[in-house]
Amino acid sequence: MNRLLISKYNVQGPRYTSYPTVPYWEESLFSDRQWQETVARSIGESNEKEGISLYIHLPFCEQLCTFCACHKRITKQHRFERPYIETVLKEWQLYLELFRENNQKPLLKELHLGGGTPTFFSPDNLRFLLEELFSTVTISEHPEFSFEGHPNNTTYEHLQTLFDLGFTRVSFGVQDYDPVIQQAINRIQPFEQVERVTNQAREIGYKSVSHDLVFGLPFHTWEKMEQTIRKTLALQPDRLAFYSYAHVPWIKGVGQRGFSESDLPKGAEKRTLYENGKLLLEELGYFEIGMDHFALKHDDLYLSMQENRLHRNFMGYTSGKTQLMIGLGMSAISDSWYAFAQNEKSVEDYQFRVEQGELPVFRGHLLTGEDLIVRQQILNIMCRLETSWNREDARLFETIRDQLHELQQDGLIELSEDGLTVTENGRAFIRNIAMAFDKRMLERCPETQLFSSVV
Ligand SMILES: C=Cc1c2[nH]c(c1C)Cc1[nH]c(c(CCC(=O)O)c1C)Cc1[nH]c(c(C)c1CCC(=O)O)Cc1[nH]c(c(C)c1C=C)C2
Ligand SMILES: C[C@H]1O[C@@H](n2cnc3c(N)ncnc32)[C@H](O)[C@@H]1O
Ligand code: MET
Ligand code: SF4
Repeated sequence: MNRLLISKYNVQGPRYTSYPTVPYWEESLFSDRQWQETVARSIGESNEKEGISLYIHLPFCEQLCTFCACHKRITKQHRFERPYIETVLKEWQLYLELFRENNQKPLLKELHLGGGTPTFFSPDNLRFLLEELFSTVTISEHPEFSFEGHPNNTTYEHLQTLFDLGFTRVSFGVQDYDPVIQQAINRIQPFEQVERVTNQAREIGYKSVSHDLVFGLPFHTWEKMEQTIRKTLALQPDRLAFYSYAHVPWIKGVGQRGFSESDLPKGAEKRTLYENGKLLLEELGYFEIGMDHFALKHDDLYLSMQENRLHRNFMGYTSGKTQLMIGLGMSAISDSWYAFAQNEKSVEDYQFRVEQGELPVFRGHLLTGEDLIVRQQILNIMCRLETSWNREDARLFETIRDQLHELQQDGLIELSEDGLTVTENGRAFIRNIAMAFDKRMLERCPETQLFSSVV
């Protein structure tokens, strides 16, 4: 790839798991009451028709991986499990009231357990949480239940318990197999562990096993990356996440440390890891899905891309869209389509608020009419690699015509009167293409670092 293009487009940029992105939420225009109103509205409009998605954040990890940008709490104390689960169930009761007020029972379509490390919790405690939850909902005819497992502490019993409760998809954090990298990110994780959990999940009957890989970690070279990809391919995961390492040490609580900036591959060097990696994956039968993801042909993520059903939310890509996504637990983000809300980011603040009988939301954003239009454009770009707008909305995008022309001249998109298609070369710059539509960022350029670098 052209080095000039790489340096031109290697600016900081959001990953667009939401629009507006979190730093552009207008908190002053947001209140808990409005949040509940938009949830009630979405319940009425969509629960019976398409069901809802639930995300449950299980934040504990026994050890800090020093590359990790997730919201987590490091502890070896397993006595925190039960009180945390009880708080999550209390929080759920607060949302259940909104369903009851609207004479509805939640129809559960998607459920994802994320973290942190869901498999930090014992199988018994996970079963308790889920059985309590399931006693309050109707489970959809075609549910999609998934969870994130840490290969080092996912047991056969975890896999069997969750499978019996309806989980059919699991993703394991692999990151990288190289011992020097594992040392630098404080995450020693032998191949044999990943092999064990992958085979056990298959044996039990999981229909999709996914591995998370990250490129651009400290000391990463193509040699190391290739080894990791080849080991991964030996296990044939149905899906793969292939994330660009996001270096965001300024985010509080992230704890990225243990290596220095100069240990990180950057610019063209980092891009090569992605490009070579992509070639190797494609050679061996994987298809790139939107941004960051690859899947084998039989996997539902591939099928939903083919059938234009792909959707993107805070968890990344999903194969089904629900209008309402409720996030439970510390730092979880919810999306009522008309608004976003995020929960308190520390376990203590989260628990305190719920104990007070309040939704533990600490910030959020109500989408304006313009936000909703831009959001749809960005979703189209991220999920379908093309978008178009109607005559009425065209006004909104007149001001970005010059930027779109430039993207076209650089060979990243094909532009028409009322839309665009991302080219093969453009795929690697999809965040830059989405940024052209980001009205809020265009109006107020970030003065400090808010996002990770695009490359
Ligand atoms: C699995 C854990 C999570 C991933 N994303 C989120 C969680 C809980 C949600 C999230 N993470 C960040 C934010 C920004 C706002 C904030 O609370 O500070 C949110 C909503 C921080 C963050 N995480 C990543 C980055 C790059 C940032 C900063 C914002 C940005 O640059 O966009 C990296 C990252 N987090 C997750 C993945 C898969 C990932 C990188 C590929 C998962
Ligand atoms: C949930 C998944 O998110 C990925 N993940 C966590 N932190 C980062 C980061 N800083 N950059 C890129 N990917 C990250 C890991 O691959 C993890 O398994
Ligand atoms: N904590 C698990 C792991 O690292 C799941 C992915 S990271 C949120 O393997
Ligand atoms: S990568 Fe997973 S296990 Fe490691 S700190 Fe992050 S959430 Fe915890």
